[in-house]
Amino acid sequence: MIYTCTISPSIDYTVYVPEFESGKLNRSEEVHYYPGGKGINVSRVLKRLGITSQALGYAGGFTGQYIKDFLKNEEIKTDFIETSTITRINVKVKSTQETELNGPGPELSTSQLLALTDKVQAMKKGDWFVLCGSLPESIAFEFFLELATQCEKKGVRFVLDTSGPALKQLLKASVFLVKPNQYELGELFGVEISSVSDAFYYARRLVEEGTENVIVSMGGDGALLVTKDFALIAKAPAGTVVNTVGSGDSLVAGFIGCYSLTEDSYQAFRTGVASGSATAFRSDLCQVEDVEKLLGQVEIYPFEEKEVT
Ligand SMILES: Nc1ncnc2c1ncn2[C@@H]1O[C@H](COP(=O)(O)OP(=O)(O)O)[C@@H](O)[C@H]1O
Ligand SMILES: O=P(O)(O)OC[C@H]1O[C@](O)(COP(=O)(O)O)[C@@H](O)[C@@H]1O
Repeated sequence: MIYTCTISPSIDYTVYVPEFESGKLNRSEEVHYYPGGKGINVSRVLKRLGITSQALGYAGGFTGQYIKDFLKNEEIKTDFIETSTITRINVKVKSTQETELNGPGPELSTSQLLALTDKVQAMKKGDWFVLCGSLPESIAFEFFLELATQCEKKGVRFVLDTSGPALKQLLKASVFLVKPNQYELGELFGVEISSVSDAFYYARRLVEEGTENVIVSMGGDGALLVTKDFALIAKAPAGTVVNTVGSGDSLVAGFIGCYSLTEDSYQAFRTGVASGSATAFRSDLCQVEDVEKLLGQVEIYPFEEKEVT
């Protein structure tokens, strides 16, 4: 079973405004209330690709209930731990530019944290634990490190897609896949990543430190996969961008979904990039037919170290 885990879910209040002006009254003709948060998006895309998962994490209040009902409607299994505070609402303004306003994650008690530990302890060899999204700084990173250690002991694959200080600490664990975007990778090393060669250099450092698969996503420029044996670069297919929120999560879902069926990194990478782009070309997350259409358009080739970018 693939278990996704979203510590800080959200409702993504997505507003389309033709010409957004800050400091002014803007009226929108189109709004959506998508369930969001990185693990939840991974579970939604996996479902669309025909792969079962269970969404874990924390949810509370009317917004938490909305997310649970939405996922139930999409026939996605959930097992959220209840919080006493309401789950955040993140605002996504789609205009000539994309502007995001993400709220803080929940404050969690020791018993709420232990409830998650119990769920990880019940996982079995061959399962996946996909920890995604921001991790509140009020929770010591050792807690998450311990979850990762439990995964390693049990033979559960640990996938990580987070940012900030927790990312650095959690990479000390045994990680099957990490997917920073180029900014997150730069933040990790205190540098600016301005070329594919830079991305390769720092991704390879993560591999040398023990991470099995590092995917650096680069928006419309595609993505880079680095493992100890090879490095691949994928160009993203061209299309009309509608909403890139969830593209990174779709890449993760496509990769792990395909890998869980085939154990083939090359195909998994192709499916991941196609899924990411298919999401960028839609208001909500990608559908399987979008992904299938784009698969053949993802150009993948080996990354040469001497490559000039
Ligand atoms: N403008 C775009 N055009 C085509 N594909 C895109 C675009 N933006 C994102 N994607 C696809 O989604 C993937 C993840 O996007 P990215 O923005 O890097 O992730 P994140 O949302 O985590 O920042 C990219 O590798 C690419 O395949
Ligand atoms: O937990 P964070 O870092 O605040 O991110 C949460 C946001 O990221 C998303 O999961 C989208 O992530 P990506 O665009 O990176 O795929 C939104 O649904 C959500 O609002």
